[in-house]
Amino acid sequence: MTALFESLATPFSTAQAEVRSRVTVPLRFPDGFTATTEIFTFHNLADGKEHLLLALGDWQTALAETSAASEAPLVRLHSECLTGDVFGSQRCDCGPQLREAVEQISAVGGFLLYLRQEGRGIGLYSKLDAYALQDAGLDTYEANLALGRGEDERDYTAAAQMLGALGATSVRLLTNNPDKVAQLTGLGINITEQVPTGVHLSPANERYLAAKRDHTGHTLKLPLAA
Ligand SMILES: Nc1nc2c(ncn2[C@@H]2O[C@H](COP(=O)(O)OP(=O)(O)OP(=O)(O)O)[C@@H](O)[C@H]2O)c(=O)[nH]1
Ligand SMILES: [Zn+2]
Repeated sequence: MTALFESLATPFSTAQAEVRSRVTVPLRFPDGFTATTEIFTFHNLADGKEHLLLALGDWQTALAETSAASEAPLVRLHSECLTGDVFGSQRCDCGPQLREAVEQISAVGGFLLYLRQEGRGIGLYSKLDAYALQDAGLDTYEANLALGRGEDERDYTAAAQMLGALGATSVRLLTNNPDKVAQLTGLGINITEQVPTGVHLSPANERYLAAKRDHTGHTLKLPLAA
């Protein structure tokens, strides 16, 4: 394993993290979709959190193609959302985005980074407090501010470190969020293409998605007027 990652290492501006372990895990989603992943863990991540990297599909070939300046691996930075990812909450679009990302990345080879950034970095209890404020009329960003927190506290340094540890310094990024593109680029990751995620609209998440489009410039095509 060590030799593989030494050979993949490329010059990189962010402090190096090291692969700590890797293990194969078969996945099965509630709709029956299955995939196999290798889950990587790391030493020396900048924020000390237990972030995971799920390698999917033929990621080794996707990485090798990068060095030949062909199509880069498809990568998704998925921010933890217990309510959406585990319980199927429809207040957000996280559950369907996770399912979609695993399928898309499995098809072409790449990585899903499962980042422990619950509630855009404010944590689970605070996110639920923010939901209560949203039920009283605030939008998702105003609610964070009313709690004395930032609108979006996510920092992607650890994500850049994880990609760097696998030698994935040129990627296609699956996201609608311009801040992920800007931060990763600033951290030394070359984003060759921004690939939009699907729009997973439900009556319960319509206002939330519209706020992402209108306030932070998420590239979302929605029926709701701006
Ligand atoms: N504070 C807060 N966090 C939320 C809320 N709804 C979802 N989240 C969190 O937001 C994160 C997901 O971010 P999103 O804004 O949905 O999407 P994104 O990651 O910015 O953009 P994409 O890459 O396009 O999906 C997860 O950590 C969720 O837990 C909310 O109302 N308040
Ligand atoms: Zn969510």
